Amino acid sequence: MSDSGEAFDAVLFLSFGGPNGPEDVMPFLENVTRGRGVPPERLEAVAEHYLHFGGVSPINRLNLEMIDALRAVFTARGIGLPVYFGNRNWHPLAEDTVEKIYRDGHRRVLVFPTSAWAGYSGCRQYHEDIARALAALGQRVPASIDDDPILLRKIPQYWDAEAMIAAAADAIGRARGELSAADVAPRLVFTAHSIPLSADRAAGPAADGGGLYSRQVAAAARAVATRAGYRDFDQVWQSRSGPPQVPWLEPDICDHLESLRAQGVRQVVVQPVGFVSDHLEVVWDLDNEAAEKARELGLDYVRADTVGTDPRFIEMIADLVADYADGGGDLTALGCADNGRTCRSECCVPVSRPSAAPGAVEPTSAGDTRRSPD
Ligand SMILES: CC1=C(CCC(=O)O)c2cc3nc(cc4[nH]c(cc5[nH]c(cc1n2)c(C)c5CCC(=O)O)c(CCC(=O)O)c4C)C(CCC(=O)O)=C3C
Ligand SMILES: [Fe+2]
Repeated sequence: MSDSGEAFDAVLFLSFGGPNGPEDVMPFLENVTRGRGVPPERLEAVAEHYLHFGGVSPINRLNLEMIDALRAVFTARGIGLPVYFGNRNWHPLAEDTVEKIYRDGHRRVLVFPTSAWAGYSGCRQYHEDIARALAALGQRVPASIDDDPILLRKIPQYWDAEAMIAAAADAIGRARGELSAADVAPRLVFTAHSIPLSADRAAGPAADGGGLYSRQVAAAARAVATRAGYRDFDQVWQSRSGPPQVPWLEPDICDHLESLRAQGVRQVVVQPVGFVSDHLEVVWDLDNEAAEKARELGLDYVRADTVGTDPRFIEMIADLVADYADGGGDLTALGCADNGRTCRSECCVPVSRPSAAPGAVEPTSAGDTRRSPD
């Protein structure tokens, strides 16, 4: 690619965002689900989950902690790049952060996404966030952006990074020690965010047959289990939403706990391999719902830590940044193009919206009418 080879001068830590108080909950959920066919009952239920925690998602605090830790690692390693924080769905919004980055004079920005995975939600939508932020920038600083352009390059999917596998495996070891009778072999169960089957079929390059999200999750679970010394394990799904008639990846963790109990299993260790930190899905869907289900069933249940609590995860982010910071690397190998353009028009397409016809101009979210929260 022609503009490879020039060093980057800033890092954008790009995440999902979450509410910081009860009054943020509904506008946040509207931002998340605009145009995505999530039924109002589901939204109300999810709002209740947030309100259970005072309307505050753990995600922002966790991201800020990770950013602090990352800055410390940069300092220790002599990496001089400033780290900025932006989100898809809540403040600080990516649009505002990219404007700040631009006004601060940075023109080559490496983007670290907090999702490790392929698929629309985990990969392509982050490209859309970048494209939307750039479109906003064009409106906000119209005089200069064409003459003095900015480049944002997303770091590719990192689900198979050695440090993530090792951190998740160690978390399983710690969790096992918390079981009430640690001498019995517990059942090891991995979870990741369910997505509609149609979205999974569209995940990854169409030429590779799709299914890349579920294949990555399965491979990550296998690698972690092997590393933790388990030959037998299950990998299931959690946090499905959408209308009931739409099929999503299954089984769900709660249904799975029932079948395990029916098989005579007494002890379960659940590791949320699909989540980099203790998002609301982890602290609600696993620590509340699944834990309660396990109690009802009389299962001894422990949820293992997410990798975000392990310092090796921060080192891994720094390693990724170091790998790409000099501007080297083939963009095709990265699987993505710059500035929010995706590598191929048929990669990880959003299935709940009409997909682009072959050869059509890439859709971006520039015309997206998300409510900008006040
Ligand atoms: C694959 C995947 C990841 C992992 C990749 C990544 O990390 O990006 C992820 C992460 C997250 N999802 C999150 C929150 C929500 N996801 C929702 C809805 C949905 N997620 C989906 C998929 C994923 N989601 C899908 C297919 C939907 C249906 C609607 C749609 O097609 O868009 C809804 C709407 C209500 C509901 O339907 O549950 C909410 C509130 C939060 C923040 C949590 C916090 O506050 O701590 C995080 C990190
Ligand atoms: Fe989600």
